Amino acid sequence: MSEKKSDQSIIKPLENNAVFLCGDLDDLAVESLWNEFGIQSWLYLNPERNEWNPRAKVRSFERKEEGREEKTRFKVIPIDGTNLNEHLKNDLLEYMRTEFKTPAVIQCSTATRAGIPYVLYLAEKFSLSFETAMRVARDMELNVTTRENFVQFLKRSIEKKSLSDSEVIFRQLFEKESSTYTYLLGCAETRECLLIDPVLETVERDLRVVDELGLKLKLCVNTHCHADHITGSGEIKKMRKEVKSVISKRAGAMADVLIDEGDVVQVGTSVKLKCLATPGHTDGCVSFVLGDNTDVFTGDALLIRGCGRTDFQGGSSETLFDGVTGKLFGGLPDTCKVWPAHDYKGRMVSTIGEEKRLNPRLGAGKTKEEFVQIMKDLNLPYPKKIDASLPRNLKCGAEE
Ligand SMILES: N[C@@H](CCC(=O)N[C@@H](CSS)C(=O)NCC(=O)O)C(=O)O
Repeated sequence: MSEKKSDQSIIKPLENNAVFLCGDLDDLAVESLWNEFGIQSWLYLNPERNEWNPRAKVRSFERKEEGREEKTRFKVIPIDGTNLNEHLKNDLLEYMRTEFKTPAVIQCSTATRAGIPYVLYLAEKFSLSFETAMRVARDMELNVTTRENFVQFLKRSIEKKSLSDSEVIFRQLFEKESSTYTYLLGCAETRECLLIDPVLETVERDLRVVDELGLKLKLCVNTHCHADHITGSGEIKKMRKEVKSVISKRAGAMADVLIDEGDVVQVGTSVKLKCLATPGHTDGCVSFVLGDNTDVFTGDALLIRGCGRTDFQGGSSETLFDGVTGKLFGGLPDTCKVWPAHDYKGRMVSTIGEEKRLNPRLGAGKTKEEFVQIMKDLNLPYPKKIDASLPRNLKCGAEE
């Protein structure tokens, strides 16, 4: 292989030599990066056949150094001014999520385009808004911040899709006797949809909304085995044979699909709900996180300025505290919208940040001990329909 020499190799070390944004590198520079820093992944942003592509050079070093256990993972994702689109965004994000391991090199011709995957990576890793990501990139003096078309691409890519965006069709529906929210989530592309926590009394209304929006109902998902109302799942399954019911396997209830922590409930291409076990109101309570952590459906675990009671159905205040503060407050961004299963005061939606700050039971730095005492002192009357609801809900709403 002939030697490559550039007038000047641009190498911008970041994060204490964990990431290097590079331009064309002469052979010496490739060798010294590879040797000195043990590069694990190397992302190249010019076409594979570009004369400066260092893949062959790196492989030749690897052949010489037999003791080295892992090969450098090499990936080519060409970026040029003409392919700044959704495809590219998905390819880059997929790569940064699954293959990008530091120490890493991101290389183009002048270390300018190399800033694109790096800023995407930072934004995702630290849940940065576009504005914050750009401020960080400017502080790091990344060349990418000076190119308007690249900045606009980053803006489009980093701004999170939420339920108000068009990929996911979303309706919040209300049942007034039990003050229950049912959520309709549909995929705009395939028209498939699901219902979260449908209520028996409002089945016909909900199915009418599904039909009016030209959607096809696939799943009825329950966040837990409810004690205050009968789920609509059984009735809907009678009326729409293709519908399947879903509940946590820890709920001890019947359903077509039993799920657990980490499972993803999906309809169509855009509705993907990740299951987080948030027990404490009941053993089998789960929350569902939509796609990119923009929205969470918390069932009775976290309510707006409140939470589910813990005084029956295997409830535990300690467990509820751990799940909500750990997984929801601790694991989701402040901007994540909170959609509860009930509200008794006419409120419809909150955010993780709001609840962390303002929830009088679990937020504002309340300790577990304080929370346990608050829950002990609630003295709520049992739900009026508990005797009728529990046995039916254990059978997914089916009649005796
Ligand atoms: N009055 C209602 C029941 C109200 C109630 O107990 N709600 C539950 C969720 S449904 S089991 C709850 O956890 N409430 C917490 C709270 O702080 O209110 C009825 O009779 O149905």
